[in-house]
Amino acid sequence: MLTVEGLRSRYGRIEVLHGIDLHVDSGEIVTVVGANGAGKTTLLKCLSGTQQVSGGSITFRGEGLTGVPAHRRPARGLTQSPEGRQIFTNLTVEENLRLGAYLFTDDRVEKDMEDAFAMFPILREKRNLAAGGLSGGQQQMLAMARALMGRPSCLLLDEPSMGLAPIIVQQIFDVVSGLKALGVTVLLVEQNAFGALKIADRGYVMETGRITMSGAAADLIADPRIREAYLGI
Ligand SMILES: Nc1ncnc2c1ncn2[C@@H]1O[C@H](COP(=O)(O)OP(=O)(O)OP(=O)(O)O)[C@@H](O)[C@H]1O
Repeated sequence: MLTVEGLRSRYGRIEVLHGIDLHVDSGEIVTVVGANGAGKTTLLKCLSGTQQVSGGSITFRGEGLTGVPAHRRPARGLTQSPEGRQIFTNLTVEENLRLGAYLFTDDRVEKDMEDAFAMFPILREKRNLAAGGLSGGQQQMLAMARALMGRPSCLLLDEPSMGLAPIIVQQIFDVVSGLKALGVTVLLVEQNAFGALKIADRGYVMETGRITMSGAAADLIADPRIREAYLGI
């Protein structure tokens, strides 16, 4: 579904992605794990089109994405739920969700909203409240639900567990895991390597702008190098 080959990106003269190769097949949950500053967010921004690519290629559902502006990528089925959530704090929960569905005017929008509320019941309770009043975990749920309102075939998730209490992190990862049953393919970047690998089919390890390891998530969790460097075991 998504193929990245030799991807390079830079900030000014400093290259931070040095030739990334990865792929995500339809129906998979794939995670890219790595320390703070490894380049995970930059990778996702290249995929969503908000960061310039300086080399290599991105192919999504058989079509090259280079040259497709960021605002046209969701209509192709590729949607990012950004790091730091970036919800509209002055709008209500429901208004945020409706913005996620800006591409659609059909009746399915109401059903999608019901699905979002079923996935995150707390959002139904707070639907008429300003999103800025939600807790961090609730805001993360809203960001994910809003992205899903765009009916992505592939969802790009940037650090959904960041800064959240363990019990909320578990809830978020459970929802991500459940997206598979809904037919949504997921590329999840995370510093929380253990949590991400536990729900992923495959994983990639990123270090200073390069992929240094990849494989089945279960194999990566069992690998002594990963256990020591990322899982603290
Ligand atoms: N806007 C920017 N201008 C210059 N350098 C940047 C910018 N954003 C990121 N960088 C640098 O690019 C490198 C990769 O950063 P990136 O945010 O992609 O890493 P990350 O793995 O997502 O880390 P984090 O977990 O903190 O989001 C880092 O060295 C970072 O300092």
